[in-house]
Amino acid sequence: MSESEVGKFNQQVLTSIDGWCDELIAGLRDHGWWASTKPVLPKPLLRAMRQEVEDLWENGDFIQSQSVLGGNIYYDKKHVFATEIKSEKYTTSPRMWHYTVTMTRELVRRVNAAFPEMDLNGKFIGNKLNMSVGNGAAFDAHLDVGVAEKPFNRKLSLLLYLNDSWRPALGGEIVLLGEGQTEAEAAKSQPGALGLPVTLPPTSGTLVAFWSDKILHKVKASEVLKGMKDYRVSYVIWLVGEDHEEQVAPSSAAEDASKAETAPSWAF
Ligand SMILES: O=C(O)CCC(=O)C(=O)O
Ligand SMILES: [Fe+2]
Repeated sequence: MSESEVGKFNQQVLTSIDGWCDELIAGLRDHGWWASTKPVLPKPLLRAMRQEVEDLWENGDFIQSQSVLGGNIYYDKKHVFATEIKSEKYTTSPRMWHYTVTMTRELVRRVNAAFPEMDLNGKFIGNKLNMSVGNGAAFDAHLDVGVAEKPFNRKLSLLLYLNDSWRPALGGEIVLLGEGQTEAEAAKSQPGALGLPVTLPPTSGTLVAFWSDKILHKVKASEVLKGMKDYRVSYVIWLVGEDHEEQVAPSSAAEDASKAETAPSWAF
């Protein structure tokens, strides 16, 4: 990307944020979550970002994604692969990088202004790019905090979907279930008061935001019918609290996973 392309890209991201950020903040305040009802970025930009993700895939940048049971048993998340957007990937995915940096900088500023008690960190974040390759790939219900490889100080999860070809036959909807550690607990938490449960299709440009430590969520099984363009792509940025360095205590078992997910200093 040339310097002027970068400038234009960042300006488009900032203009977009300006269009929906007040709604996002109101959603977080009232319910603890928000989802856009239309794409949060212009279509050509989303298509270019999708292409970058497919290029990363073809480069072999993704690795098998894992889940954790009860804090210490790791198991493969079947048919789900993940990678992190960091500086080494800049040549292949400059737009993913600039989206990450611009989005983080702007949202940390705006969310901190609206919720000073969140005390979001402007220097560190976490991110993960998920690629599901069909065959019923799913994410079990979870919070984005609470076990070794998921730092306790993740505060806000920002999920962006890049699926141009999505249609109902592909599945893979995200379901925000309620508050609690388990589905049973979430069901008891009077989710109705939060407008939950809600099922959201992963269409391109949909942004889903929620408090990382409060909202239990899962992803329904997804399929691939026509090759790579049907692969399900979600990109999550986690904004974290100021106390990042003290709280991330990588235990030996989780060390690699924590490296894969936490706080690159590259963002700024
Ligand atoms: O892909 C999604 O819709 C959700 C992904 C997710 O929950 C995660 O990566 O923690
Ligand atoms: Fe999650």
